[in-house]
Order: sequence, then C-alpha cells, then structure tokens
Amino acid sequence: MNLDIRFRQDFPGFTLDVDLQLPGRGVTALFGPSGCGKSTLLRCIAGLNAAPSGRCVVNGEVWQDGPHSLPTHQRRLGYVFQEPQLFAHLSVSANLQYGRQRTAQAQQRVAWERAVELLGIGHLLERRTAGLSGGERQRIAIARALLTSPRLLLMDEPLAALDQARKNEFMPYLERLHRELDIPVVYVSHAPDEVARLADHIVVMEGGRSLASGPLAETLARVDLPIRLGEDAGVVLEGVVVERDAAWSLARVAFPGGCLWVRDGGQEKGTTVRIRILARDVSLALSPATDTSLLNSLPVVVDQLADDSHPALALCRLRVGTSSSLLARLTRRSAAALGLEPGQAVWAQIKAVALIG
Ligand SMILES: Nc1ncnc2c1ncn2[C@@H]1O[C@H](COP(=O)(O)OP(=O)(O)OP(=O)(O)O)[C@@H](O)[C@H]1O
Repeated sequence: MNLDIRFRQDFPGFTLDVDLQLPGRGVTALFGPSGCGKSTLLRCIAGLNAAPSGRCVVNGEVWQDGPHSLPTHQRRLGYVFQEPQLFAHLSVSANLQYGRQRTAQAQQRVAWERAVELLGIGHLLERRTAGLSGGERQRIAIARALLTSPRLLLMDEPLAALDQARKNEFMPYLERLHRELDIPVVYVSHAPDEVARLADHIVVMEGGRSLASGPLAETLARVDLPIRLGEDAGVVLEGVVVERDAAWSLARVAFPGGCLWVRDGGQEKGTTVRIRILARDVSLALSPATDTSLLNSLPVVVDQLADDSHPALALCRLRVGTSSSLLARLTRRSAAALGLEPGQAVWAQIKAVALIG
C-alpha cells in the first residue's frame, strides 16, 4: 500500500521536481510556503497538469507511467478545492447525486447515508447550496467527493477560506474521515496547526522540491527543519488521557516516556489525543525546578544541538524515554552556560502544551 509519485515539470522561473514514496493510507500533508509547488504537485497527481516524465501509482493502480497517462476522469480520485465548487442552482441532495452518478454501482464503496452522516449534512439535503455557510458548503463538497468512491482524496487547503472559529468547527469532520474511512488523503496546507492535528505523514516542500518526507512526529522533531518552520517549530506527541482533575479543569496525558498536564478538553479517560509543544515553549534546567509556576517538568536527555535561524539561537532535540522527542529553542549563551552536550541528562520545563485533538 503506497503512493509512488515522481514528477518533473518546468515552468518559467519554477521547476517542480519530486520523487516521493508516500504511505497508501492515512493523511499525508504537503506543507510549505506559498509558491513552493504544493498545488502544482496535486494537479500532477490528478492528471490536470501534464508532466510527461512523471510516474504516479496509487496503491497499485498505475495512473501515469511516463507519457502513458490516464485522463483525470479515469483516475478514481476526489478533489476538494479551497473554494467548494458546487452547483448553486441545485439542492444539496442533487449536488451529492452528481457525485454518486459518476461511479458505477459495482464500484460504489461509500454509501450515501455514511457520507451524509460523516459530514453531518443530513439536515441540509433539501437546501440550495447558494445560501449555505462556507463550512457547510465545504462539507458538501467533501461528501460529494466521497460518493465517487475515490481511491485517493486530494484536498487543496480546504479550510483556507474559513475563519478560525469555522475551522475549529470543521476540523472534527476531517478527523472523523481520517479515523473511519480507509481512503488515503493528500492534504495541502501551509497552516502548521492543521498539519499537526490531521497529518500522519508530512512532506516539507520548498522551491518545487521535497526537503523532507516522513512520519509526522519524527519529521517535526528534526533539528534541520525548524529553521524552515520558524516560530512554528515544535513536536506533536500522541498520548492517552489518564486522569481528569475537575477541580482545576486539567487533564493528564500519558505518552511514551512521560506525562503532561494540559487544559481539560472534555475528552474521556482512555481517549487518544494529540498534543503540540512548540520549541519556543520549552526551556532547560540542570535540576527539577520546584519554585516555578510551570506545571510540566520532564527528565530528558540531550540528543542533538543545532544552530537556529538567528545566530543568537540554538535548537536542541531532547529524548524523552526511549521513543519520544521534544525540541527546545534557547539562546546559544544559555546552551553554553548549561554546558549542554549530547547524552547529558537535563530537565525540560514546558510553558505551554496545546491539546490539538
Ligand atoms: N501553469 C503554470 N504556468 C506557469 N507557472 C506555473 C503554472 N503552474 C504553477 N506555476 C508556478 O509554480 C509555482 C508553484 O505554484 P503552486 O500554486 O503550486 O504553489 P503553492 O505551494 O500551492 O502555493 P500556495 O500555497 O500559494 O497555493 C508558482 O511560482 C507558480 O507561478
């Protein structure tokens, strides 16, 4: 189960040149600054851009092999754009019907009721799409894409047109798709919070190339990428809610290697959650601090030190237990004062932990 994706395409002043082996399940985020080629790559995968030297194999289905390329309508894919492309004169139901009609009955793998329920649009079916909110329209666009029973779902910044409040409402629907449907998704975004919350695998792009491609947690913990991620550098950890403290509205999340207190997000004990810790929110000490307001202090081992984007700053990767990592951003002066070096045991003090889903 994998996606074999290789394209080279020249444009005036820009070349897309990627060679990627991506997992054939889960969400892969294409992440990078504006103009780095994310949408162009998505268009190549969809066959909307003709890249004659490309190769695109989706879980064994060959969509392109050099000049032999299936036209887009013969590729079993769903494409969700930034702005939902719905038929304004038709009802929601008729829009969905359009998606389903495109797929032969024998190939239909996502039932109507399932798509409607997953995206929470049952109450909208008889409405015309023109009067709906941006978030509702986007949910309908996704349901319509699902009803084509795609082998691959391509999403090009589906949340970009929504404000933060609408994004927060929308995100759980994407998480449900991820959890409950076995359709691989390639998801374009330049929003680190979205990537941290949704992705299993990340491709970091710059200037038409892939700088890094790997599992989310591992890739975000690399010290050579935070320079590109700037203020957003940080790790994502997956853990389980093990305790809830109603008196202080806090929850304790256990992850491989330790436990952290976070603001209680309402999840039941036993729920798997993701937490995000930015490098700038982690400071280091040689002993466990007791006279501090910080809730979270973890014993860690210095793994790697690297220069950061500014000559005053350093990035430090820390091992927590045997399989988790943190990043800390600190001044080089502080690193020298603490005498930091790989293998050293120190304490990580964590100013903020965001529970992201
Ligand atoms: N058909 C085309 N003709 C000329 N240049 C093109 C064409 N398609 C893409 N490009 C160029 O490729 C580059 C990458 O564009 P692309 O839209 O893929 O970036 P992106 O990472 O998706 O950006 P954004 O996040 O802003 O959407 C840009 O410089 C763009 O001008």
